[in-house]
Amino acid sequence: MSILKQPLKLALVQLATGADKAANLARARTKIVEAAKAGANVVVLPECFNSPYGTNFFPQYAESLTPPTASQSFSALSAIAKETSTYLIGGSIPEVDPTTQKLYNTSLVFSPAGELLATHRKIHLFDIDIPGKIRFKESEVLSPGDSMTVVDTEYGKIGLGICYDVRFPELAMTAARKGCFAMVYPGAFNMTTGPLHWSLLARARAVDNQIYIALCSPARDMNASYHAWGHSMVVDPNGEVMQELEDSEGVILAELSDERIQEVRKGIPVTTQRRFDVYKDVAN
Ligand SMILES: NC(=O)CC(=O)C(=O)O
Repeated sequence: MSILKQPLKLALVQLATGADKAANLARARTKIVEAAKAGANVVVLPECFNSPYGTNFFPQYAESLTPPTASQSFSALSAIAKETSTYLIGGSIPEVDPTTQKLYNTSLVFSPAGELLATHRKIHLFDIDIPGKIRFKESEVLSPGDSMTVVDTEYGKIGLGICYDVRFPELAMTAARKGCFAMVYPGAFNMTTGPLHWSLLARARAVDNQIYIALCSPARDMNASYHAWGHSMVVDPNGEVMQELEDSEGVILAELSDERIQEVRKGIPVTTQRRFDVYKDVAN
């Protein structure tokens, strides 16, 4: 059964980000225009693309997405999607709920007409402690989202997660079962977990579900407090890396097709060989 209605060009923007939000937004626009000129239909930005990544920065950079407060990033992303006629998966930004004052790590998705299609709040917060390497506790300041996000487009359905969400196979598995042809994760792994797990997780989620996987990171900045791994990549439904960047700023494009999904699913038909009679709890 076809799940990608027509071939599409997916672009990932591995953005060089800094402390100046307006400058980050302007730089994102330049790169999205570049991707659109190269034929991109769907463009993805990185996690926390318009602020430094760190718990101390989230409150300072957080924006309300609730009208009538006009969010600078919301308006900018909507305008860029419209200007470039692309689906824009706007990485993520720190969000504040003006009623509860709770903070979230939130991704906004816009249509080529500039309309908001989806809002995804990072579900699994990045709380890790690897002695001598890295301690990061998003939950010290952020609250988790509590719903999964599937975006309906003219091409088909795209599942959305943010960074640490990729470590939880249930999310991609559920999205694939809902008919998504791809999972897209704006993310910012680091110099400890990046080399270990970034590519492994992208390829695993692809092979598990026989769908496309895209991970989009900020460029690495060794002067920042958090050193992003970079290596934005698109992986095909067979787990093969189609495009990958190193650590510097750049844009990659990959052409996705339903033929490739069907070819992989026909060759190794795990999508029809599942034994839910044996693992009933997963089916539920
Ligand atoms: N930054 C994240 O949310 C996740 C990450 O860096 C990791 O899982 O490793």
